[in-house]
Amino acid sequence: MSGEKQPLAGHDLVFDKVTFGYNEHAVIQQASLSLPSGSFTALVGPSGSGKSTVLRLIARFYDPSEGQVLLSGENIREMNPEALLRKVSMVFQDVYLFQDTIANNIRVGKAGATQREVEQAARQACCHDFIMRLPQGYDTLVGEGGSTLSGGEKQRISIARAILKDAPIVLLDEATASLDPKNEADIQQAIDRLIQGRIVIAIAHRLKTVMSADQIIVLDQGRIVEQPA
Ligand SMILES: Nc1ncnc2c1ncn2[C@@H]1O[C@H](COP(=O)(O)OP(=O)(O)OP(=O)(O)O)[C@@H](O)[C@H]1O
Repeated sequence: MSGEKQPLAGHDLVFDKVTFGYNEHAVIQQASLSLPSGSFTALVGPSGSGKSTVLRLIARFYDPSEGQVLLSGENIREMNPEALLRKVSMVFQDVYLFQDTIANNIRVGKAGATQREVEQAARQACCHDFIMRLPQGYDTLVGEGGSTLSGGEKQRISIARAILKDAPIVLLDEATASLDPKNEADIQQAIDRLIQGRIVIAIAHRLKTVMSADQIIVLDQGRIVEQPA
């Protein structure tokens, strides 16, 4: 596998009767799902139903005890772990910012990205305007001891990283924090741009996100209880 950009079309992600537990208790039970290329799937269900675990299985933080996760027909267990990670972007709630400039924090998505590429990703993720208001713009230090960013701004930085990475699969854990309407609209726009042409699976906390999904998967105690067509 090369590190070159993979064509976005042609990937699909399948859970084939996946069972998994962190211990003897099964957290995901016989789950089968199909996420076609270019589709946006919202994952909903009560707390503890296994939503985060589904995302962790896709990123191979863990492997199923039964069944398999297939990417374009290949069991992800058989794939080179680095090749898999290159294909997956994670946009999580608790974004970690390094003690570095904001530009380098976005560059995490693609090592060696030019300033122009960083700025382009930042614009698409609705970050550019707030970055330009920081004391030293893209050179402002963030993270511990640096400028502090709001939860919504941090999540947009995470989206900018993912846009720069340009991976075909996006795992999204939407922020639960209540955001002001401007922040919320900006995040929505950033997500809309990120998801185009990719396989996106989102733990959706906002009704708007659920409504805009191509499919909604309802989990309850590790079982898929509803998967409308
Ligand atoms: N690292 C872990 N070790 C042991 N058990 C875990 C671990 N992570 C999660 N669990 C358990 O697995 C179950 C599913 O957890 P998971 O985080 O996937 O649910 P969730 O639907 O994402 O929940 P929430 O909406 O609260 O984030 C829960 O019972 C949880 O306690």
